[in-house]
Amino acid sequence: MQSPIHVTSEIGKLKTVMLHRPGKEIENVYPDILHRMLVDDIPYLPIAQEEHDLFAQTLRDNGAEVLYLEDLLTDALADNGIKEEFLEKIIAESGYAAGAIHDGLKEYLLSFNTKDMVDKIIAGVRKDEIKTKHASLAELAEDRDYPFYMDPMPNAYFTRDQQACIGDGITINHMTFKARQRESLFTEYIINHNKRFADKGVEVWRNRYPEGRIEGGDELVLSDHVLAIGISQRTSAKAITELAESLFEKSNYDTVIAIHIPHNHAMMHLDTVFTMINYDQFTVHPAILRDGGHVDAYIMHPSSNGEISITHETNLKEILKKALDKPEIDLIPTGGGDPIIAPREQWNDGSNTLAIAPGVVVTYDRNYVSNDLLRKHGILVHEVRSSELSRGRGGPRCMSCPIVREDLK
Ligand SMILES: NC(=O)NCCC[C@H](N)C(=O)O
Repeated sequence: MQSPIHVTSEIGKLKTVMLHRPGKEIENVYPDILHRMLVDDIPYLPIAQEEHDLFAQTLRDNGAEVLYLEDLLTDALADNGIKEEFLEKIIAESGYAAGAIHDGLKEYLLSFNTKDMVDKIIAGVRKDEIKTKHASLAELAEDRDYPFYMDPMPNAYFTRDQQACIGDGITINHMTFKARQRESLFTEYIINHNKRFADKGVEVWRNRYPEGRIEGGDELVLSDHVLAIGISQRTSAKAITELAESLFEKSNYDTVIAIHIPHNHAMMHLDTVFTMINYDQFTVHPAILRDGGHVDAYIMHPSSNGEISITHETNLKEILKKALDKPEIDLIPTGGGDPIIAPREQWNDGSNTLAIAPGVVVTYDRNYVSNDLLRKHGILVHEVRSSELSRGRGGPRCMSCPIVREDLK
C-alpha cells in the first residue's frame, strides 16, 4: 500500500505540508510565562495570522497542498469514543488525571463542537472558564495566582517539531520541555485515527513514549538513505540511537549523521543553524563551525554483527560530500559570516530556510543579507513577511511539516 507519507529528501518538490494557523494561544502568553513557554516575545495575533496566511499562500502558489493540523485533528476525533479517549489523555497530560478539575475540564471541553474544542485545547483553558465542584485543598490552594488549568500551546505553529516524516514513515516525538510535550499527542491521534493516515501503511519509526527526547527541527532528511540529526538542547543521543536502530532495521536508511550543536535557546535545533537547500548546497551558521569548517559529528551505520558502527568525523564538507556522493559542497554562511549580521539574522531564523524544490526556498524577508547571498549562490528565494511570526523564535522550516515531497531525479 502506498503510504500517505513520503519524504525522501529536504529539497524534493513540496507536494503536501502540514501547518497550524496561530490562534488564541498566542494571546494567552504574558510576560511572566514567556521563558517557560519558550518564546521571547508576544506576537501581535492579527498580523501573525496575516503573515501566516501569506506563508501558506506562497506554498500553495508553488504547488503544495496545505493541510492544517487543527483540521486533521478535528477529523481524527470524529468518532465520539475516540474523542473522549483523546480528551482523557490530553487532560491527564495537562496535570489532571482524575478529580474535580479533570471532571470540570472534560465537561467544559465537551460542550464545544469538535473543531472549537481542538482550538480551545491549543489556546488553553483559564481557571475562570470552568466551575469546579468539590475541589481538593491542593486544587484550591496551590498556584492560586496562576491563571490556567490547561496551559496555552503558543508553539503549535512550529509544526516541524512534534513529529518528522522520514521516508514512508514518521517519528512521533517525545519533546523536551513540558511547554511542548502535549503537542505530539495530536500527531498520534492524526496518524492513528484520521482517515488519510489510519491503516494506510504509515510506519512509526519511533513513538512518543520512550524516554529519549527528540524534536523534528533536529531531523533532516538528506536523501533516501541518509539522515542528519542534531545532538542539541532538544534531541538526546539516546533518542538518536533508538531511532537509528529502528531505521536500520525497518527502512532504507543506512546512515545517520549525528551533529553536535551548542545547547542553547538561540540554536535549539539543528535546523536553526544548518539546512539543505539544493543537491549540494546548505545554509550554515558560522557559530557551529570551528576553524577550517569543523564540527563534531558521529556517523552511524548498521554493521554486520547487528550492532551500530560509529565513527567520529569533523570536516563538515567532507562528511556531506561522502554521504551525498557529490564532488563539491557549497556551504552558504548565514549573514555572510559577519560577526554582527550573522548572529542577528540567525536569531531571526536566517538559517532556517524551507526548501520547496531543489534550489528554491522560502525565507523571512527580514534576513536580507542572508537572502541576497543565497541569490548570489543561484538560489531562487521567496521571501515572506516576518515581523510577528519571528517572535516565536522559528522560521519557515520550523513552521512546516512536509508530508509528501517528490523524489529527487
Ligand atoms: N524547528 C525549530 O527550530 N522550531 C522552532 C521552535 C521554537 C519554539 N519557540 C521552541 O522553543 O520550541
